[in-house]
Amino acid sequence: MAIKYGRPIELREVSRREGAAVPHALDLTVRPRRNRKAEWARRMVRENVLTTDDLIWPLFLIDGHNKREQVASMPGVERLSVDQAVREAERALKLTIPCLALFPYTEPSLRDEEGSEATNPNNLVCQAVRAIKKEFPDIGILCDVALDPFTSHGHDGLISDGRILNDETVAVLVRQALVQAEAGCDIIAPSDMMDGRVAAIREGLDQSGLSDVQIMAYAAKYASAFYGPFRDAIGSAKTLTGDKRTYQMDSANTDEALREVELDIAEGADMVMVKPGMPYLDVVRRVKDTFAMPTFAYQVSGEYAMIAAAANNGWLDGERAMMESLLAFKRAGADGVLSYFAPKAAEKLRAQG
Ligand SMILES: NCc1[nH]cc(CCC(=O)O)c1CC(=O)O
Ligand SMILES: [Mg+2]
Repeated sequence: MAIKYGRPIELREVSRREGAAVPHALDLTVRPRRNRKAEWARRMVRENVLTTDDLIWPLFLIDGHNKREQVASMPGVERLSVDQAVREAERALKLTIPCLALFPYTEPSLRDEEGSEATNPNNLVCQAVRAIKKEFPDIGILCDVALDPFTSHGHDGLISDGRILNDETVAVLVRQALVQAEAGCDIIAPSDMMDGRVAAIREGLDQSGLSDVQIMAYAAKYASAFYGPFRDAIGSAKTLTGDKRTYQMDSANTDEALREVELDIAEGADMVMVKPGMPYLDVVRRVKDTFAMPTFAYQVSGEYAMIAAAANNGWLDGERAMMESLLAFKRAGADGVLSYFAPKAAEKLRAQG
């Protein structure tokens, strides 16, 4: 018997009632709205859920003490001095957010052509990792690996004659990863899109006795306009010369994303990421279906700014848009999301019980 919409097709005709009770009633066997008739019924058939376990909270760091600075293009997001970042780590623990991601605003005087501050074992990121881990060893810490917060030109790698050098950059990234891991960072997240960096970092970590440190590769990272507010936050917006299209991916491509992800997995990535998030949910789905790896998405600064700005203008319900946007990542197959909404979303989830 052919089954369609949960009822044998042969029986659908038979079941029609004579003289419907309601005038103009449609003779429908299947009414999808029945499963939506009440909140308890909707809860029963709900396919995806967002929990606080799905959230990674990115924090911006700034030098100083007891300092919090609003990021102009990201309403509600601040740059934090290390002591304040420690306070936020405590908040994250209470909200059962499993992991923080750290990004430094580097003083312009510390930026140079080579991004040397990246490999300073006492740079702002390393200070913050040590301070947070000392007080709250049970929260996960992810550190970005790329040179852009530290270079005077704002690029993720070393430059020669206007070209971003791949292999030379990878050597520096390994040293950057090592100072972060030695400071106590749990997850190294290379965001630079140089070829071969995952393998090099894995080897560097293993040779230094840091084989427990995980790698979350920004595997499919696109050259995107949605990073604008982030570059404002870390202070590279004004200095960035040109664009990042010779290393970050072309937004027209998805097969290429699969090849990038496959390489990073082969090179030793424990987890992979797609970035940006909402405009690339198709990529998240393909990556998850193809590789069945822990797959993360980054709801980037521009995505956050759009929702926050519209909400501040009263153009949409900010809380609902936030929750809906985060759930979209779960629906697309992501295991978690890096989001500036993390603390707000976690507060809301916990209030719901
Ligand atoms: N390589 C650094 C890096 N790591 C995360 C982001 C963007 C995150 C965001 O926009 O929220 C960027 C910016 C860039 O590649 O230019
Ligand atoms: Mg790659």
